[in-house]
Amino acid sequence: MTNPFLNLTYEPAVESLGNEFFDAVPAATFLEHKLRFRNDRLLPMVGLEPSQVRDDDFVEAFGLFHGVRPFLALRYHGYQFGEYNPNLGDGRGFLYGQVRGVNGELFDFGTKGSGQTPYSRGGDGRLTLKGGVREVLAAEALHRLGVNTSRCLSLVETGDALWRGDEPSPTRASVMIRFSRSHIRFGTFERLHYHHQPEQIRQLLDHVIQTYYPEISAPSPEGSAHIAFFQALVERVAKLVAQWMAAGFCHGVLNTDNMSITGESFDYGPYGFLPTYDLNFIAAYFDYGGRYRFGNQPAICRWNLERLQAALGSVIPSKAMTEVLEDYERIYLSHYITLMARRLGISPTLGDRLDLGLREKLVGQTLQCLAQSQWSYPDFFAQLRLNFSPSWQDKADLILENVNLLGADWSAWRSIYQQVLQQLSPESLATVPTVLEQANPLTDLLRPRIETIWQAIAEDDDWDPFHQLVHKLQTGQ
Ligand SMILES: Nc1ncnc2c1ncn2[C@@H]1O[C@H](COP(=O)(O)OP(=O)(O)OP(=O)(O)O)[C@@H](O)[C@H]1O
Ligand SMILES: [Mg+2]
Repeated sequence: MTNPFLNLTYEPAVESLGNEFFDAVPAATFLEHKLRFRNDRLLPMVGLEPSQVRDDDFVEAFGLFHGVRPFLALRYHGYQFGEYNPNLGDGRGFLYGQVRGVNGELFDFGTKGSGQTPYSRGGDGRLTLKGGVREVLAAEALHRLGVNTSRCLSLVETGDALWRGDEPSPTRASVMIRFSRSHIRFGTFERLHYHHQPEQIRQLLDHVIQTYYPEISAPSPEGSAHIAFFQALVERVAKLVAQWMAAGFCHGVLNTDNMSITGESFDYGPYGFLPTYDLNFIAAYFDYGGRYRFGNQPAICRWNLERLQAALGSVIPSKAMTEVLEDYERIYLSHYITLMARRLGISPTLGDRLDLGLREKLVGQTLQCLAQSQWSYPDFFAQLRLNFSPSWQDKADLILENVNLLGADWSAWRSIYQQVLQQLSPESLATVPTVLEQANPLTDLLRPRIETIWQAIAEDDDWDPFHQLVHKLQTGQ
């Protein structure tokens, strides 16, 4: 039997850009290859039927790395915690291959933990098993929460022992395959700018527009396509940040090398979901100044876009980009309000029809109550989903009456929520439970939950809780 992964048609999209953009690298050889996770939900996206793909096919392709060549360690730089770092690049991963999805979009298979490259800087090129498990979980949870995110296709435990300062060591190792729109980062452009290579910037930009912004590339003359691209990216990034903020997600390491040129979220290292609504929540233990704290994400992503603006300045008129950036906050805020209203059961189309300002008022009062009371952020929305009743339209006191909400002016919140519900027609009111179900998963991904499933793996090599959690996250149960 042939391996379906090795029979996919891989398109040399990045490879055809030329050697300036990558280094061909070998994959590491591992002691063991135990498939710990396979994401069957992704297979149909590249035309594969899960039942036709054996575990051994995953191991052969994504653990033993048979078949597809060459593997490309991509070159990039980036601003890390505000400082420019020209010593980056894929130091523990490579672009395995690029595949056209059944929807016509191009997808990357990228590795993490596949060995050293010219960019490893003394690092071991490896990924801890816990790091791999955490990235699988984050991506599935975020996807279900409606965040535009990369996902993990597979996780193979490799049998090596790793030493890390932030995990009890020796610790177990893994290699992950990330399924994403692109591994081209803001930092990919920053590197070309740093080396004064405007021709390559233009070349990469045209590639990005053609591949990931096809709606722009077709009719527009070159100059207008370039600024239209920046405008579309600003919009995608603003919307992505709104998605994180509504999901209660703190990425943790928003360096420009962790910003995708497609506006997709990826690289889930020290992330954290909010236990309670707190703008000062910090996810990464090494983020001493709180640069990447939860509430700073909108501003930091704008700062990152400004760094990209600087890198693109030789190709796109800077003034035009400044004008585009002026719209960032407005796009962010309006999308954030829409998504928060959705978490409260008001679909985007309904939201547009409410009295001006009422939706904003509801979202504002919700956040104020959540902040003051420090009620669980994920549980609050889960309770709304579990308890919603059309009778809330008639009597504010009934709203979450069985939930012991304390510590804030919840009666003001109930009254505004009732006012919103009163503006809905019977048909619109009937849509609320479905919207709540789609927007509010019942299982959180707070740290204690991750630690519990990791404990089962670390102490008993018991993977059942992990797989059960993945299933719950994927289905929103
Ligand atoms: N164990 C390691 N060995 C070698 N290089 C590493 C290691 N860990 C991180 N790096 C490198 O350090 C830089 C920053 O790492 P960061 O954690 O943001 O990226 P990453 O998680 O390795 O990869 P990705 O951004 O694709 O998720 C990158 O250049 C990365 O390749
Ligand atoms: Mg990274």
